[in-house]
Amino acid sequence: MANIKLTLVVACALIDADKRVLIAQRPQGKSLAGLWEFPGGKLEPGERPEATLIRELHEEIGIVVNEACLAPLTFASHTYDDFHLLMPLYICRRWEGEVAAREGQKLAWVRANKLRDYKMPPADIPLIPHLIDLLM
Ligand SMILES: Nc1nc2c([nH]c(=O)n2[C@@H]2O[C@H](COP(=O)(O)OP(=O)(O)OP(=O)(O)O)[C@@H](O)[C@H]2O)c(=O)[nH]1
Repeated sequence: MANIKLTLVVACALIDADKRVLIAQRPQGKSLAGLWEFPGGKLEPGERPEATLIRELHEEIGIVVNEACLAPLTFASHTYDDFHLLMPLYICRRWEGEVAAREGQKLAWVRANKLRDYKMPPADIPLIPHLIDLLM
């Protein structure tokens, strides 16, 4: 069997007081451009997943998250053409600062039962029912 590269990416569903979830649109020029995804990203060497998420949430949307406010919800496991993505999904309901697009991406606050109206990467589709169960 061919070797497949395993890529670990951490992602977070931020949830606001109205139980809406934050998604961000991948900018042009990146892989999967135009698709809506949960904020997050790849681990840097030696980095813990929670630290990655705290760093990415600050870089991408300018908020400060306390590690105690990150709770695991589920994970995605999906084979793309050139790698296999393993992506833990955390939820977070508390943060400091205002959510703002720091990298020119579009942001949307969406009810869980409307997430299917936004085109998401294939890895994300099985995550949606978990958010619906949690939030609807
Ligand atoms: N942050 C995030 N990444 C996701 C999601 N779903 C999903 O398939 N991914 C994939 O996980 C990887 C995340 O990488 P990244 O955001 O740190 O990296 P990047 O776009 O700079 O790198 P890339 O252009 O090489 O993919 C991408 O391949 C992205 O397509 C998601 O909901 N959130």
